[in-house]
Amino acid sequence: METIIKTEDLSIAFGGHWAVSDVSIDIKQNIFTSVIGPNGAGKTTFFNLLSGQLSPTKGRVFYKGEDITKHSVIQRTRNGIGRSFQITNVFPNITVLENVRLAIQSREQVRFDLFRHFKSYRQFEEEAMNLLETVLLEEKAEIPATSLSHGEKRKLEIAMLLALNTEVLLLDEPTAGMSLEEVPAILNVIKNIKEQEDRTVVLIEHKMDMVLDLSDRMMVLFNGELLAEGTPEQIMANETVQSAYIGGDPNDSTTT
Ligand SMILES: Nc1ncnc2c1ncn2[C@@H]1O[C@H](COP(=O)(O)OP(=O)(O)OP(=O)(O)O)[C@@H](O)[C@H]1O
Repeated sequence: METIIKTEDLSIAFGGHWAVSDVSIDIKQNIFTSVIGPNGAGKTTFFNLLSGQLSPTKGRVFYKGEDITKHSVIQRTRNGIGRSFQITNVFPNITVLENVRLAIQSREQVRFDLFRHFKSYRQFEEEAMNLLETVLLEEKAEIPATSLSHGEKRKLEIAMLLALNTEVLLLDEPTAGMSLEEVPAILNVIKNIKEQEDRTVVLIEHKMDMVLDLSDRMMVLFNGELLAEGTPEQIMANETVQSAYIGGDPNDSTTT
């Protein structure tokens, strides 16, 4: 199994507080990896360090063996690390389809392939429609994004991430703020992505039943440190992990 992302002593301090501290991990290609940990454990900050939104105070990030620690977000996206858009990146007054089409066009602009064939507007639209099918949103293609429910907006976010066509997909709590009825649909969407070849998904998620259903590997952050890493079975059996979930049992899907 090839390592796709590797971190070495990855750390960042805000003021005197180490939000991520000496995290060294190998994330393997095509292996679905989840990042769990209580609120404030450093999960989103860890993602920001992988995607380039933040620069580490110390430590390094490698992508396919190359040191990308100093690379910008755009360089990392071009190389193959995509980070889910937040709902705030969705243009509310244009249609769902147009939002995805714009994400595809932005991908084409960041590519520096001199010999690429120029794609027509129609091809972009077809690709956008296919992505909306993948996220089970094709019936909403023609409505303004603002009319979507919260759960549907999260699906649109995923379609816009898929539009970047990166090998690595960093999904930060795709079910956050969703009603319970909306969760199975997003779980199906993520399962469909998992089945695609050459896609490595790294997921931050609090819903433990979903994490256990999807993950091949899990990493647990606690107070910014990597507390444990392993298969779901190993993580669930790990007593240190269980006691880190204050007052809780990580088997309980309501535990955060
Ligand atoms: N830009 C920032 N400036 C200062 N402190 C920050 C900043 N970003 C994160 N932090 C702090 O770093 C710590 C880790 O935050 P982070 O959002 O990464 O945790 P998390 O595990 O993603 O939490 P949650 O599950 O609640 O989303 C927290 O103490 C947070 O307050």
